[in-house]
Amino acid sequence: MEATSSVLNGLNSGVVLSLIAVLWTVVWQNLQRLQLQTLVGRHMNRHARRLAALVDPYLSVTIHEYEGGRMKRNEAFEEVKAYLSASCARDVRHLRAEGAKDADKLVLSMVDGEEVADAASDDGGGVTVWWWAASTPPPRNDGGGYYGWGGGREQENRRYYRLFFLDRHRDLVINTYLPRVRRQGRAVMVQNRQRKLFTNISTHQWSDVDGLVRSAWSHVVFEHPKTFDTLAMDPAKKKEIMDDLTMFKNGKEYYARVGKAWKRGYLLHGPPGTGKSAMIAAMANYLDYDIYDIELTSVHSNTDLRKLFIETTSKSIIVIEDIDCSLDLTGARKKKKEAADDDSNKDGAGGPPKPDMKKDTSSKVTLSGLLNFIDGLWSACGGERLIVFTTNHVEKLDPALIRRGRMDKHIEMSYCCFEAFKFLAKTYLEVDSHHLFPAVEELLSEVDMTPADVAENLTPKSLDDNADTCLAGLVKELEKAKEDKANGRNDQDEDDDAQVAEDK
Ligand SMILES: Nc1ncnc2c1ncn2[C@@H]1O[C@H](COP(=O)(O)OP(=O)(O)OP(=O)(O)O)[C@@H](O)[C@H]1O
Ligand SMILES: [Mg+2]
Repeated sequence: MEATSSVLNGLNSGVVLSLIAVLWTVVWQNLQRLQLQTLVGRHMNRHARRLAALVDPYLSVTIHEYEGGRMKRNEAFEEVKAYLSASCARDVRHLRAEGAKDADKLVLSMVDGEEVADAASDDGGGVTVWWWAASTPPPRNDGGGYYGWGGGREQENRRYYRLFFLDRHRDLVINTYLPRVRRQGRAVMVQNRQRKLFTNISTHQWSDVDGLVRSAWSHVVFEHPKTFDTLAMDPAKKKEIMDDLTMFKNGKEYYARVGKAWKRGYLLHGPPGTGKSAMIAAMANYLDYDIYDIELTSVHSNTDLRKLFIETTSKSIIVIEDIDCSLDLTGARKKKKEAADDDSNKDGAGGPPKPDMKKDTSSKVTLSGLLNFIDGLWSACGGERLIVFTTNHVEKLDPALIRRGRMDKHIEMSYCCFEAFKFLAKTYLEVDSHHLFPAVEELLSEVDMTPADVAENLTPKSLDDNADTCLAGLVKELEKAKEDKANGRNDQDEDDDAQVAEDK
């Protein structure tokens, strides 16, 4: 008898608790719908949730801004931030703002301590979840290892979002809601995305591991107007490059299938002013990628270089301009073997720093460090990256650096041909034909002039300038170059004759 009554009592208390839970959830969700966003309202929300958790426990998912310590930005964090921007603008009282693609707009997110509710089910009703923004202070001893890699950000708090939901909505939240948040967040990011041009700067800060100086990325909004439509070059070559880029951009499955990291190397070589930098800008605009422009002489070690690489995001072009001037990479491998006994390379990643490095002798990046950067194990992190080197002297580079697989596509940017001239005339002067064209064609076949020089001659300098004056100016300039070339050859011949006479 006693046993029966205690079972009944147990049942009763179970029913009562369930009733309280249901009632509480209904009240709580209605409070949310009313969006009591006053201070009192928000405190009440928190207490109410704590009470409700007694009978129907809340679960949480935390999404940190960085994963792997400070090494890599967590894309999920950015996606959540983007996804929540609309609800934040509507419901949150204290916001942070960042610039957006549209110059008049701002992307809004919550400051720490703010909270926003969201409907987890597709139909918008029934299931509510709550996002809370917070951050933790950095660990006190944060000098070494990967944590030391943040370029000043070590001192900043580490941000995270925490999602709260009821235990019984676990499946819905984890399998349906969170994937939807990421998907929609990515779509918002594409809309708001401002393309960026990054460069590495040296930061001075204490690290108990290896000294004071480190490299970090710093960026501006990338707004270069150059596109393939305004880049003068052989049309067939241009199409080939554009097709190659399209294949790369859409090649995720292909690269996975053949087991290659999703990256591609381009080597742009040619004399100054032939459009190598312009080509990089056109590539970035065509692919809608960010640019990371690495100044190698400001990178202090191979480890630093690897760190910079890891901090790049996917959908980006990593550029090293004038690679032959950045470091002495000419035949460094050969010399490295000769200097194998030299224990000065503490980095352990390859050859010794070259004594004749230009610009900044504090850089300890070696050829082997650079080779690892391009196709070592770390280079596969993240995927969808183009690596572009430019040089005026391709013959000076170590063959290992530019072999296929590292620099997959070699593009020679050459002096202006007649086709390129016609393209520039159309772009700059809006003319398809002119009686001076044949003269220009003949002269261009005799003398070398860069597209940069041709473009400069075709640029009107005053209101009186027009196609006639600009083209006449170009012809004059080409004739002068032809004359100089002839004089130069004569001078050279005279020098040679003098040398021969001297030798005798
Ligand atoms: N093929 C081209 N089509 C259109 N404009 C060009 C072309 N080549 C050069 N220019 C123009 O000439 C200027 C210089 O070009 P750019 O800086 O790209 O040359 P570069 O090859 O990078 O030279 P360097 O080797 O000195 O870095 C730019 O303003 C660019 O727009
Ligand atoms: Mg350049």
